[in-house]
Amino acid sequence: MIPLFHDFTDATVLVVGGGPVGARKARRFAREAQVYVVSPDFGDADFGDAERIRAAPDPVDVPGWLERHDPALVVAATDDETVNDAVVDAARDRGVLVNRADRAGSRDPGSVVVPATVEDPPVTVAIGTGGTAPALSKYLRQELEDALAGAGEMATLLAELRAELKAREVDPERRRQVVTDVVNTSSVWTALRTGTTNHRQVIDDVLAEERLGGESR
Ligand SMILES: C[C@@]1(CC(=O)O)c2cc3[nH]c(cc4nc(cc5[nH]c(cc(n2)[C@H]1CCC(=O)O)[C@@](C)(CC(=O)O)[C@@H]5CCC(=O)O)C(CC(=O)O)=C4CCC(=O)O)c(CCC(=O)O)c3CC(=O)O
Ligand SMILES: NC(=O)C1=CN([C@@H]2O[C@H](COP(=O)(O)OP(=O)(O)OC[C@H]3O[C@@H](n4cnc5c(N)ncnc54)[C@H](O)[C@@H]3O)[C@@H](O)[C@H]2O)C=CC1
Repeated sequence: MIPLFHDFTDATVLVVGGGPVGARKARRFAREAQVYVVSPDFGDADFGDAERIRAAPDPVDVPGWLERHDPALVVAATDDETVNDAVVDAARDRGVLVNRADRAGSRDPGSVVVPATVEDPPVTVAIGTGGTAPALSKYLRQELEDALAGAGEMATLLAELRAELKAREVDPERRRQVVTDVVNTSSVWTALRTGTTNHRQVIDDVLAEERLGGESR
């Protein structure tokens, strides 16, 4: 499987099945997409900003649901294999992405798997086991959570530093060296993690060292 980061802004995601798994996927996608969850019951799970639609489509009804909602991705999360099969078939017919929650190991070609993720925005680390061992994905996610501390601030720092070096017409080779040196400096990581400095201060220090201080912002 090839990992990709997909922007779901303004996209629709249809989740079929409103149990705990459907709810988890709905919450995840509703952070970015317009999410509809179709299910005869919803329990007391948290569906985030997803919209719930009370219905229990039979397999033959499934293509109509995709037709009406025109999703970019559909999640098959019912406990009825025939319905999940129909969701996969309908998604394939329409050429839309499909995530099947009730199957690991034997994936359908073209399917997508939802990874475990560690986030420190704008940084995201996604962990997958090729669909084979989700409990391991969850374990590794927990292990990696501390390792990522400060990465979000570092990303902001490097992006701004790169833009400022460009604006000052520093040649690409030097620019690359400066950015690479900063990301490899452990004292910068420690300072960002402990909050003793912020990304702006580091940029100003680097520009001063490069004798590039002054206002070009
Ligand atoms: C293929 C996949 C399809 C998909 O859903 O995309 C899939 C399928 C299945 N999961 C099952 C079980 C569990 N899943 C979890 C947890 C997560 N499962 C997630 C993803 C995926 N699960 C995809 C593969 C990802 C990969 O490549 O590793 C995570 C990472 C993301 C998310 O779902 O948001 C999320 C962790 C989020 C986090 O915490 O960070 C736990 C742990 C727990 O609940 O504590 C258990 C119980 C322990 C166990 O059984 O392993 C079962 C068996 C059901 C049964 O009992 O029959 C199936 C179906 C089957 O195996 O047939
Ligand atoms: N991907 C994952 O992380 C995991 C996947 N699973 C698998 O995913 C499936 C769903 O898991 P849970 O949410 O725990 O199951 P669940 O049984 O609690 O929920 C299934 C939901 O689907 C609904 N449903 C049934 N027929 C439907 C239809 N025709 N149309 C729409 N909704 C319908 C049910 O009313 C129920 O709300 C399970 O069958 C299991 O195999 C289970 C645990 C974790």
